Amino acid sequence: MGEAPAFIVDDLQNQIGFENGFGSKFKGCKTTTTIGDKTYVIGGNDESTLPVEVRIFDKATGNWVTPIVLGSKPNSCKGLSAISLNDDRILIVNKGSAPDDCILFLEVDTWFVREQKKIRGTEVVAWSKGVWGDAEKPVVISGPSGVGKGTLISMLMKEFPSMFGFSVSHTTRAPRGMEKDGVHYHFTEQSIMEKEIKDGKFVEYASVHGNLYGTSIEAVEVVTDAGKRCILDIDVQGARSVRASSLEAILIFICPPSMEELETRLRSRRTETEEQILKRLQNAEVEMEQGKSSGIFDHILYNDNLDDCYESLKKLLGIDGAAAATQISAPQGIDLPADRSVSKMDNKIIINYGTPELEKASKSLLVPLSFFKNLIFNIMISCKLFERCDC
Ligand SMILES: Nc1nc2c(ncn2[C@@H]2O[C@H](COP(=O)(O)OP(=O)(O)O)[C@@H](O)[C@H]2O)c(=O)[nH]1
Ligand SMILES: Nc1ncnc2c1ncn2[C@@H]1O[C@H](COP(=O)(O)OP(=O)(O)O)[C@@H](O)[C@H]1O
Repeated sequence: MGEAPAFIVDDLQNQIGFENGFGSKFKGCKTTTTIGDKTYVIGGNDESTLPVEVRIFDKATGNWVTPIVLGSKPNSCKGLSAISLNDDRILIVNKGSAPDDCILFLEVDTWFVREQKKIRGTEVVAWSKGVWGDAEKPVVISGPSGVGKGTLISMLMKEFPSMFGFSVSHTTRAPRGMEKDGVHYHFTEQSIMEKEIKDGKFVEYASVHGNLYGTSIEAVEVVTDAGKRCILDIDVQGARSVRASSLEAILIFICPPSMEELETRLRSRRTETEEQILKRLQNAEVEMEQGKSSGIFDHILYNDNLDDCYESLKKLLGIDGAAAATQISAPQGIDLPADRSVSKMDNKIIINYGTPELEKASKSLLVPLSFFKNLIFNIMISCKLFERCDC
């Protein structure tokens, strides 16, 4: 697996140009990566503001497919270099872009993408940025019903689909209209869940608003096995259990601007009966008190304006632009030069780059492949992890 030979690239590019009319869009930069029967053609236009596009050639059917593309698409590029990692995602180096924008991932067959393919019934791929810095700790989001936890988590998952994985809890409450079993929750029955709690299947569990909720060991493992950072949407009791556990999590409590606004949001969601709304509002008072004063939480965020709150959340997690830039310029960091490409040799990922001083001579950063396996989407540019070599 890896980059397709040059003649296949040319052939595919000709086909794209002639058969699909994408040729002009792919003028600036293009790269192909073959995984199994599928060849992923990724390309863009250098000076334009058009986003980088993805097309898939399926050898099994002989057809071109235009996938649904999730995540933030990178904009124009001066050149792309790509390599398959673990056969489920493609590591892409975007030449000429800023250091905090140059390392990208295109998920093609990860758990998240496979789920999305099932839900949407079509080919799906997902973009995600490589993160510079220490971003491994699981994230616990708590707060009263209707405050916007789910909304904020969805935004995070949409912008960084490959970086975060949602811990799908078990619950005995009935599914809401749009909720899917196995995606939003594992919907189960009281007797079954009680037995599974006894069997030690859960990391934590609690009775909330009259139903049982719990995080299974498996739910967390699915996320960490995929090399992602786990997000848990759990109540204050669950947060307390996590705080007491060995799980080194960041715990964030989300507050509404007022109880009136909380009620408005809860009602406008139209997912609960009047009785359930009243119970949730009553419980919200207690949750707010515990959330603000218990010392369980590392951070409290006010969700007044949604975009502002989301930006604050990203800042806390070290994934806003400013925080990423700060980490890149940290003393131990290595600045990736502008002209770079990526290739794979044995168990190393090689990021090649030209240096102005040596004109055409190139240098490389050698990155152990295991580094990407263990820390996918959490690229720590650190002298300890990178060997420099003159090749
Ligand atoms: N302790 C614990 N709480 C959970 C879990 N999953 C969800 N919850 C919490 O249960 C509460 C009710 O969740 P839900 O029924 O989805 O309603 P919502 O809060 O209105 O979105 C929320 O406070 C969730 O954070 C879990 O696995 N463990
Ligand atoms: N900052 C905000 N301003 C206005 N409405 C919001 C805001 N955040 C979320 N909402 C809305 O409030 C409702 C409840 O949000 P939701 O994410 O379901 O809450 P939770 O998961 O905490 O129960 C949803 O209809 C959502 O669109």
